[in-house]
Amino acid sequence: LALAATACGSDGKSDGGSSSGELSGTVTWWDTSSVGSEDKVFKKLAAGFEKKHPKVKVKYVSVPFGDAQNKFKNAAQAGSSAPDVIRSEVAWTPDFASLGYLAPLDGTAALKNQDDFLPQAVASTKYEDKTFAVPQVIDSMGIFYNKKLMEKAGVEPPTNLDELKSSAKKIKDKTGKTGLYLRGDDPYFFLSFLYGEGGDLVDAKTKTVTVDRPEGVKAFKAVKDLVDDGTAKTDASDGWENMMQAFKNGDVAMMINGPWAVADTLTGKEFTDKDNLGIATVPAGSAAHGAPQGGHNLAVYAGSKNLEASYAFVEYMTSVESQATTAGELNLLPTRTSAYAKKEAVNSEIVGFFKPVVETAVERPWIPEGGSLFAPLGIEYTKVLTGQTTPEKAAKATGDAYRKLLDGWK
Ligand SMILES: C[C@H]1O[C@H](O[C@H]2[C@H](O)[C@@H](O)[C@@H](O[C@H]3[C@H](O)[C@@H](O)[C@@H](O[C@H]4[C@H](O)[C@@H](O)[C@@H](O)O[C@@H]4CO)O[C@@H]3CO)O[C@@H]2CO)[C@H](O)[C@H](O)[C@@H]1N[C@H]1C[C@@H](CO)[C@H](O)[C@@H](O)[C@@H]1O
Repeated sequence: LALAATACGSDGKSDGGSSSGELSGTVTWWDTSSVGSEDKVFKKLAAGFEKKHPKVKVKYVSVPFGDAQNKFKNAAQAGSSAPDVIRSEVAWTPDFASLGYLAPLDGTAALKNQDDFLPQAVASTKYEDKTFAVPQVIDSMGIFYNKKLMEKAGVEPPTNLDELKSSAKKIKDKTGKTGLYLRGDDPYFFLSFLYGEGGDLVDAKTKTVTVDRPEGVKAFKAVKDLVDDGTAKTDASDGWENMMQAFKNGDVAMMINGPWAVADTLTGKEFTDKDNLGIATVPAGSAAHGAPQGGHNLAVYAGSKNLEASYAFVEYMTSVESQATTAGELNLLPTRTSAYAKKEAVNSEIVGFFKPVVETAVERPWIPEGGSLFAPLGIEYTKVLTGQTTPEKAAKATGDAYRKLLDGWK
């Protein structure tokens, strides 16, 4: 009887050993983390795995977030050049799983101490009662602000849209800068306004499209207003770069963003003193107050030729220690409850701020089509902000597109 070679170290982490002994071979890993800030830390963690398993080589491949979903689907469909492990965004995971492209992980070395994961983070890893990924980071959104600029204008972080408008006017008067950068080429940045009017994209429980209800129209009106009255500046393309430059250079006093933006933000000239960065909850709308839930899981390709080493790699990269490292070095939110007690997380003010925000973030429907809701929404959202369509038409066009996407939904 070959005794399992898996030994648990003091931290409860398995050494990834398998009953046949040493792991070996190559694990190709597609990482979508931001280049120049996040990727350095993730590469370092992967090197730690190689140290622990000298016969395993991790082939790190950086794939841009905007390309990875289709790139993986094409490779998996072709049955060639798909990676062993992919950083699968929360909405991609049910999509990939429904296509049979992910290895089920229940009972494998990839899944350790499952009940240590936040339930909200686990939700996107389940498909038809099986587990197809392990949560790596969870995130939501807040309002990032430049404390110096706000103090100069004599304003506090806005808690609602009226305060956002009035503070933007004071910021303009006192500093000449624009109050808010509102990203216009990514509809994820619209969701907190939609939730703020009491709306949502769909109601998955009743299989009803809800984006074209009056709340949706009001939300489109609210964001259009912010741009039309000069409270916010926006762009129809290159939104990420323009938003980050504007905020890092102090051209705008605020931006709505998430923890994944912190590492890059702190490289900005306005934030060499990192205490100049403040973060507050997103402004409430006329009816409610809510921010979206996002994040990333690690998943194993069903066709991997090195499942054992891939399982061990996923477990290592989502372990308490790895999550404490990314919390400490990148201010990213752990998905393991126990990681929040580690000193690296406790010492991160930003992790401390976002934890309750994530716990109250608006749940999204983790259905295979969930991610596809963003493309049609993005087209209409950008058109509203650039005056190419009306809020009413945008809401209707988005709802119609959803009913084509979601078979049989009302
Ligand atoms: C349009 C897309 O809609 C959805 O995406 C939603 C997403 O579901 C939302 O959750 C939200 O994602 C948050 C995210 O949670 C948050 O963590 C952060 O991510 C950071 C990382 O943290 C940082 O490390 C680094 O990676 O950088 C990341 C990005 O900064 O910010 C994200 C929001 O930016 O918002 C997304 C919408 O953007 C679909 O899922 C598709 O992605 C779809 N694109 C496809 C569409 C295909 C057909 O058109 C086209 O052919 C294909 O090629 C395109 O891929």
